[in-house]
Amino acid sequence: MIPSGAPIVTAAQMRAAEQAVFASGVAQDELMERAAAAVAREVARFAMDRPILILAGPGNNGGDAYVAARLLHARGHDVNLVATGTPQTGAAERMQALWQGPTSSLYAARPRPVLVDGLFGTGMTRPLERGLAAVFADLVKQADFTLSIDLPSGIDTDSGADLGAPRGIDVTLALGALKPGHLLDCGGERCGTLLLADLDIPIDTRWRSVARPRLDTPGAHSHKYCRGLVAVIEGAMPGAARLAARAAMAGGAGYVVLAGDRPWGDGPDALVRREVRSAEDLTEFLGWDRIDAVVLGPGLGRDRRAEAFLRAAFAAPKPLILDGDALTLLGSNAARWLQTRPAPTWLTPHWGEFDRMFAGEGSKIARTLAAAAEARATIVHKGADTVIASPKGDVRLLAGASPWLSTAGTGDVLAGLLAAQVVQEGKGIVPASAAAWLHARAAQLAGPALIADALIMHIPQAVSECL
Ligand SMILES: NC(=O)C1=CN([C@@H]2O[C@H](COP(=O)(O)OP(=O)(O)OC[C@H]3O[C@@H](n4cnc5c(N)ncnc54)[C@H](O)[C@@H]3O)[C@@H](O)[C@H]2O)[C@@H](O)CC1
Ligand SMILES: Nc1ncnc2c1ncn2[C@@H]1O[C@H](COP(=O)(O)OP(=O)(O)O)[C@@H](O)[C@H]1O
Ligand SMILES: [K+]
Repeated sequence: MIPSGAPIVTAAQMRAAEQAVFASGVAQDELMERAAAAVAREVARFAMDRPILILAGPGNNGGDAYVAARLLHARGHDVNLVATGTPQTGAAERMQALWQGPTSSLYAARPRPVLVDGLFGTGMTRPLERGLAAVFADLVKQADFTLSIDLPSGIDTDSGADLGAPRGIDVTLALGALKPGHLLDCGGERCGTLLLADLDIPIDTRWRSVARPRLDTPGAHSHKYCRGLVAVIEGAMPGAARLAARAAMAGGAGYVVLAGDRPWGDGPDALVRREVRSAEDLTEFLGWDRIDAVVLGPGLGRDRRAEAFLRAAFAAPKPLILDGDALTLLGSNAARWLQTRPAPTWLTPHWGEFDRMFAGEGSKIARTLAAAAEARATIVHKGADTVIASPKGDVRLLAGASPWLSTAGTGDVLAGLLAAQVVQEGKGIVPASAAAWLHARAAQLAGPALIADALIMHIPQAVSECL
């Protein structure tokens, strides 16, 4: 579980926000007391009367741990503390001095039913030392319940990379804001339930976790065209385009046209077919002013005809959702081409497609943001963690979606859902975030061993939860 629509900041941004609070007259010790009070509250709630072991590292994460130990002890809890080194910050040193209870070294530590991880937080700069990682993992394994302060120790704050974090942490209490490491890469699966403590630190950021969208019920006087017309272009593998078209219908588009070789074919009767055999046909079709958005790429193929279709769709002044083969055809020319588009574009690459289109280094967020700015397109960079970035610098992160989504065709469903949101919700990151939420929720409703077709069946339920 992940706090919905919560602000996300990097380690450096969190430090800057903290400095601004200090500059406004709040002492560092006061902020640490606030953080630790939130930790103690959560630990007490889960611990009940069970013995607690608190691990305190050398930095301010350890400082929070010393204060939490003192607060829990004062409330009558049975607390033991393990110090892994000498405090390296003034605040941590002062808080250590105030802790009067039982303290041991790491290697003398005895497992206890409740474990609090205050080893490292946003200051993690390198992998956990092996011995420490092994003892830590063992203490987590033997505890009934583990809570990590701010981040699981051994997760990189900005990328979520694994720096030796154990499995089995039950709750992570993020302090002040979420960090990318809570959602990306290994972070997404190591945090357990993610909670967020408000420390009254002003946070200024354009990055947020994906939130449940607010969708509109059609008005009393709605008609099919005012609810949005989506055109999906068929190619070599018609099943993929059909999945996208059906997802657009289930996602609330008023009218969906499947354009391809055949004016008939499988699919719901409500799906309108249009014969489009050549790029010229496509250009003519896309000249229809009722069309509000176009989906191109699912099952398109990569032959000359597919390329000609891509050129025709590019030139049409219509919002365009590009997926699958269309992205592969764009390849490393993507940014150059996309800059010339006469209307907004959304791209939905998985990591392989993304890598073929965009070079660059850094975290998944940094790369997706740079690509969105360069290509002037909103990018939904899919995977176990999904990073959505707009050219303006907005980011939405989604983690914790069902791993059963890793099956063929679920990406086609996302492309269709996105088109339905584009025709109803408009521009930029808003429809992309809504589509990602609906997709993940439909997967949750579909349960284990889902197939893409089943995912579509659950979209209306997901939509109904957003009205
Ligand atoms: N930013 C905020 O708003 C607040 C932050 N607080 C706490 O402060 C934490 C950040 O504190 P720090 O910046 O001191 O960082 P940490 O406490 O995360 O750790 C930094 C220390 O650990 C060392 N270190 C890093 N990686 C190591 C490794 N693999 N092995 C051994 N040593 C390693 C560093 O050299 C440094 O001495 C936050 O995570 C949070 O818990 C709270 O006290 C108050 C509010
Ligand atoms: N392990 C996973 N956990 C959560 N979601 C996943 C996982 N693997 C894939 N997904 C999601 O499933 C979809 C797969 O899309 P894609 O790879 O394009 O498949 P296809 O092209 O076969 O439709 C994406 O929305 C992606 O985010
Ligand atoms: K921690």
